[in-house]
Amino acid sequence: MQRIIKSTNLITDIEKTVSGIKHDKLFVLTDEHTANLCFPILEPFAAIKNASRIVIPANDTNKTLENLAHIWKHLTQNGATRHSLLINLGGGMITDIGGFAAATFKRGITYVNIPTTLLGAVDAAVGGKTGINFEGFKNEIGAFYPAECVLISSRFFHTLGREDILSGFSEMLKHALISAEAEWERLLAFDAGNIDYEWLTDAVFRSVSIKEGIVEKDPFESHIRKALNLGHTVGHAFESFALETARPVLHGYAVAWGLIAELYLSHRMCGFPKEELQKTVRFIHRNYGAFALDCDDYEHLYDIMKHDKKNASASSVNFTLLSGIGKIQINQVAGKDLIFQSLDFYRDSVGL
Ligand SMILES: O=C(O)C(=O)C[C@@H](O)[C@H](O)[C@H](O)COP(=O)(O)O
Repeated sequence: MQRIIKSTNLITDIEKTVSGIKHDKLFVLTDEHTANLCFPILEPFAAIKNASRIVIPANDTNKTLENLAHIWKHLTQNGATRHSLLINLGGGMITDIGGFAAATFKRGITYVNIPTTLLGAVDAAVGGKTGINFEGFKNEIGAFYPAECVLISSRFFHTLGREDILSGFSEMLKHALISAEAEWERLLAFDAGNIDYEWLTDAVFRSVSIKEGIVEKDPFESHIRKALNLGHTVGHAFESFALETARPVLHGYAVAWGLIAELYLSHRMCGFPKEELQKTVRFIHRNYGAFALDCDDYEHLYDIMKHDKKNASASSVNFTLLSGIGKIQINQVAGKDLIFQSLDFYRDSVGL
């Protein structure tokens, strides 16, 4: 099981973590943004300052085979061995691609995740899912390969803009929806225009504990871990479609919009209460706006959903749904008509 450190003193915790892992050479992977914004925060620690640095372009559009090859090349050309240590310093894109580079380089080297975005901290950096996008599909190639340690510090949250905060927040909302009504109520009170960072940090640590608890029960997603994919069948379809049409959206925004459609399916197929559906939809619409699509796009979105990793066959689409908050229903197959109705509901809800 990976070690999660809820860090209160970043430099001391990094020093302890790095010196506690035996390694011959240290590498730090960042993207162009974190290289400028976050790397300087860690520079007081000499080992990090002197580490071999790998920088790749920012954003999920760069979670590609080309950038993966760039990381492998850097490791090879700079004397990495099986005993080298890789630190992934960045958001979900960096921890996903860096984790996969670590999983595959010389059949596996040790790595540590230091998430610098809210989405990375509450979700992507935790749980050992690593990978890259391929042929337009999200995380199509990857491996379960947990970090030795995930060091979560709220220090980085202050470097984030409103959109990045909201992107991570939708995964927190998802964690609340699959766990407990009280947590969901608390999160609906969040005001992205006036962030109380202390409140946010507490909520982040509760959220990480929800994810940890699920991953511990089912690290390879054979059953209950599918709960963590709530909102993602439709969300990933929106995200892939957005990439294809050259109008990329943040992952957490796609998940928020995906939640609208999938809570509608939850209502229709599993009896998820209408009032909770409406409250969640209002919160999402107020904070996340809309991703534009029309009914001519439904067939194509459906085709993308047919590639979802949870599907049991190539011709049906498998969802994780809820019969109530905290009442998870995995392996729910929805028919095409109902999926299209959920997309109608999404469009109505966000005013399209
Ligand atoms: O950790 C998990 O399990 C999740 O499904 C969490 C998701 O929020 C995350 O976006 C994950 O990377 C999606 O994985 P995928 O298997 O649907 O590609």
